[in-house]
Amino acid sequence: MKDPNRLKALTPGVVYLAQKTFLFFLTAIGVRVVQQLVLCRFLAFGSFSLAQTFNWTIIFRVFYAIFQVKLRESWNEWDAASKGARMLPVVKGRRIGNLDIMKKVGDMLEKGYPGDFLDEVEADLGRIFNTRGLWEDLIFTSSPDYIKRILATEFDNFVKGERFQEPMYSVLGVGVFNADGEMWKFHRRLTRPFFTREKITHFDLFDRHAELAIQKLKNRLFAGHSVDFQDLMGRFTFDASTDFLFGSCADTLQDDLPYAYSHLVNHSITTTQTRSSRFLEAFVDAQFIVANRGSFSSYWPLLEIFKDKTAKPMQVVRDFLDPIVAKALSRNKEQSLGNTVQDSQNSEEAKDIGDNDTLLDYLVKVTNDPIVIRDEIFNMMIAGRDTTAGTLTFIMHFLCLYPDVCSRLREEVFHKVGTSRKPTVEDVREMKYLRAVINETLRLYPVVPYDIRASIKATIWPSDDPTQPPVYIPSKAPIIYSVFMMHRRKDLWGPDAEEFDPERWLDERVRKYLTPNPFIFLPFNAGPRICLGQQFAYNEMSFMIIRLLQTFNSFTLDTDPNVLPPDSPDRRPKEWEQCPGRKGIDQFYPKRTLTLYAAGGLWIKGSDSEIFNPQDT
Ligand code: HEM
Repeated sequence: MKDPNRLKALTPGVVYLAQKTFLFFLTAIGVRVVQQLVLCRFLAFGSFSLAQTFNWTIIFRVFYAIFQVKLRESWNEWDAASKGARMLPVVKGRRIGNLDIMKKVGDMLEKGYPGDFLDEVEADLGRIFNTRGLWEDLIFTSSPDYIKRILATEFDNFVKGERFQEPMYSVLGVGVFNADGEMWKFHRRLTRPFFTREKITHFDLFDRHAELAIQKLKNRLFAGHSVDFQDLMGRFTFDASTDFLFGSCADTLQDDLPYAYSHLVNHSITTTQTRSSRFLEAFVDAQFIVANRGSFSSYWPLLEIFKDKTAKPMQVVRDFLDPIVAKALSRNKEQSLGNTVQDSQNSEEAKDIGDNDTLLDYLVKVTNDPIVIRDEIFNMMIAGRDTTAGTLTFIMHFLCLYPDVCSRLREEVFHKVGTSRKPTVEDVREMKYLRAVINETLRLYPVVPYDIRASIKATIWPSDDPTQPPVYIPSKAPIIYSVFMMHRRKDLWGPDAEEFDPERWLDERVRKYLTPNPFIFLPFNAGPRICLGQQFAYNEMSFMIIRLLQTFNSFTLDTDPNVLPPDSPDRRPKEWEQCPGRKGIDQFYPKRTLTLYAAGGLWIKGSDSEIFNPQDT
């Protein structure tokens, strides 16, 4: 097992440069041998200086790189032609190596609205194209037919691949999100039993944390302050998922909630950091750093020559998680009374899962490798927190923007559950409008807006345009697929695709668009790697929304830009107000780390009239 700490002293940039220097050195030896033995001795050239060897090595490496690119291109063209397929259209940039295209995509990912620029390319080149930044393949698609192939019908030919795994390694390690092949199967087998119906319907667990979250929200709003709803939901989902997965809650809801910037300035308030809030900050920072690395193709290590940017936040993460793992391991050791704990990836089938076992209890029975355990639980924390907190935030945004939807949803809550009773799994199952609101939010703002896979072998796919020959997908080619863009396509969802309309999940549009082509809606992915926490997430989000609507009449966004500092990069660009579609309508700034979130938070304000009093009905 590889230990992420193994090269702790070396930064990614130093490792990268060392590898390149080694290759250069090997080439230089080859060049010198040719110069001295072949050219000097047998062909009677004069002797060569070391400077000449150096220069010829550079020339050789440049030509070798060009040769490799050209050879691969020619091979792919020949292979495509022999299969009756055509090469994918390539985006034509203005700079060498499509550097301008790389920059545009990087800018969009960093500060643009999701899909900006790519939708222009799509209009020009079709639903699948190659961006070929720095002569490397990078394919892009928003077509449900191709996404279905990647995730389901040709699953065995697509892996996460190096382009995803390398930049992610220092954070995700060997956990489920970053694993392929046998290691992925190992994680999946291990985790799946914790998402059975019995395990995910423990609504008491949601209740404990939801009650505290709503109490905090009420107190702040009553005191006349705005609340960052995204931050609150991040704490709720974090505490609930750590409780569910490890049996011990991170207690982030116990800490003080943040205040809006304007309030902090006017009242000179400083907030103190607790251990859990430090952990949460590091947890978010680490994800932000690795997501950024992805924008620089395979050259990202060059930006981290002097330091591994993830080292500091990951140290905080380790300091937090290692004692939890160590405690669980020693508890298991005591319980097994001297029985040797097997350290085999295949032994988990043999271990029984106790009724009250958490994932952590089970993991320590199966392996005593603290790194595998830490990676697994950290991956599950990422999976369990930001996805659900982000979606709850976007739902709240829509409830504020569309009071009619909010009232109708509240009617359903009162009708099915009542004004104060705790909801049950059966209630949630019967609440069709609630499910429609959640799905409509996941359609417009899927929290994993882009995802990536890489082909193993070359393959050919039918063309989107039936008059054209099939398209050729080269081997080892990374493919980004965007469900965000697919979910908004008018040809797939109808002319009103950009509108927020939960009714579309209940009227004839379901039969018209979704039933014949279920792959047009993929917020949780599909195929063997489909999200394991899907039902858990629906239950958790439904529980929270019901409890909120039992407590509040309605919700109001605080759109005052001064909730954030004037120079904050998280302020939503003012010029977006003039843009067509959702970009102009919506009131938050969608950005993404590993998942989509509202940059700067989603601030809501309240008044006494918004707090619901059951006697009113
Ligand atoms: C609204 C909530 C959620 C959404 C939209 C969502 C979406 C997704 C997506 C798109 C993937 C595929 C990622 C990939 O393969 O690249 C995924 C994977 C996964 N999700 Fe979720 N997720 C949500 C909540 C959760 C929760 C609450 C948990 C667990 C507590 C969870 C556990 C997982 C796991 C373990 C995987 C990895 C599956 C694998 O690679 O085999 N998810 N999720």
